[in-house]
Amino acid sequence: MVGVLLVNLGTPDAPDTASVRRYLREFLMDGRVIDIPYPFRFMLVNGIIAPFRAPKSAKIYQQLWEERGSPLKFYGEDVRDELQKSLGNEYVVKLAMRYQNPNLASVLKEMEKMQLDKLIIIPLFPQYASATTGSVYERVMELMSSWQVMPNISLVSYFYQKPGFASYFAEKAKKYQAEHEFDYYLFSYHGIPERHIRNGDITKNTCAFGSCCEQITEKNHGCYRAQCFETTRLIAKEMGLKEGTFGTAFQSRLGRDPWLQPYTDETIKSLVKEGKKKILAFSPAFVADCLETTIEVGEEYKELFEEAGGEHWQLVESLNNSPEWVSFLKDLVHQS
Ligand SMILES: C=CC1=C(C)c2cc3[nH]c(cc4nc(cc5[nH]c(cc1n2)c(C)c5CCC(=O)O)C(CCC(=O)O)=C4C)c(C)c3C=C
Ligand SMILES: [Fe+2]
Ligand SMILES: [Fe+2]
Repeated sequence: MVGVLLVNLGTPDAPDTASVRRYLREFLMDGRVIDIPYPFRFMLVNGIIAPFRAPKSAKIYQQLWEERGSPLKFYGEDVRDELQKSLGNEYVVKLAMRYQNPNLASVLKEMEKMQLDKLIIIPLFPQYASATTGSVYERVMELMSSWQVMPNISLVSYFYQKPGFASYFAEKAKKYQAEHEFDYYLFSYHGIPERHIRNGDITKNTCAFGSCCEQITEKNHGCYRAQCFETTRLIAKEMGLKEGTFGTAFQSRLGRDPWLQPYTDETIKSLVKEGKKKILAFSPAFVADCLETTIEVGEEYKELFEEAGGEHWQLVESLNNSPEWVSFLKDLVHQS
């Protein structure tokens, strides 16, 4: 039997302050997410971020919540079930979250009892970052370190470059292009502090946070910023976009340290000033719509764009529970 473990970031159990606080505490106490010494992280998260952010974030989660709960979770469950059907009974497909539920420790305990021949672990992040895929690997290795019988293990570090990923977004965009003309295509990715990339660069000569990310090479292929720029180029190529009509930016910064640039909010204001009034936005760092796509890109950036003088803003939906995404994962399993 082959086990397939899909792991996404996680989401609160409910859109109330207590659940959001619990989620933020677990998430932000991860040393790969807020990479400062433990005592400072403990004070920052428990004394400032979680208490002040939880009530505000809970209100936003209430806007996002649907009858089935948080989209990140229910789309994950749909994909798990469809992938299971598609792979058949020689495989067992499970979904876990790095933070909160379905809990990674309980899911791995269940899988240990299955005496698997092979375990394929797919963190659901298209581009590699230490804060996401790196953290999933660290936790999985920690939890599996007590297993007496280790199966063959396969880990998927990133998949933005695999055939089918860029074409999905290009195909989805066609529907909106048929309804409207756009004068710019903006690709917005979740940001990370620049320090995360500097710390991951053991050769100390790859990322300078500038034009070095404009090409993927043997040296920078593990750089999150370079992978995001490459994702944009691959989707733009599929769509046949001309140079100058599309761009990459980074959203959701937290705190005062420099995060990956250009920042999405500043980019939007500059684009409007340059006369770009009809924008089609993409969020290809996420495989399911969530707070960061639906609310931040779909609503908050739309508002910012319109306040600055923009006329038409449209977000392209994520992979969610689409058959194309399930079939992409099936291919990924077969290749792993
Ligand atoms: C130091 C802070 C953060 C880093 C680094 C970070 C990296 C990172 N995150 C995602 C994906 C998601 N993040 C989501 C929410 C979210 N992220 C942070 C902080 C950091 N993320 C916070 C505080 C929150 C909570 C939301 C809030 O309170 O405003 C989500 C959404 C989850 C949902 O329930 O909808 C996702 C997904 C990636 C891919 C990434 C690095 C590449
Ligand atoms: Fe995040
Ligand atoms: Fe770079």
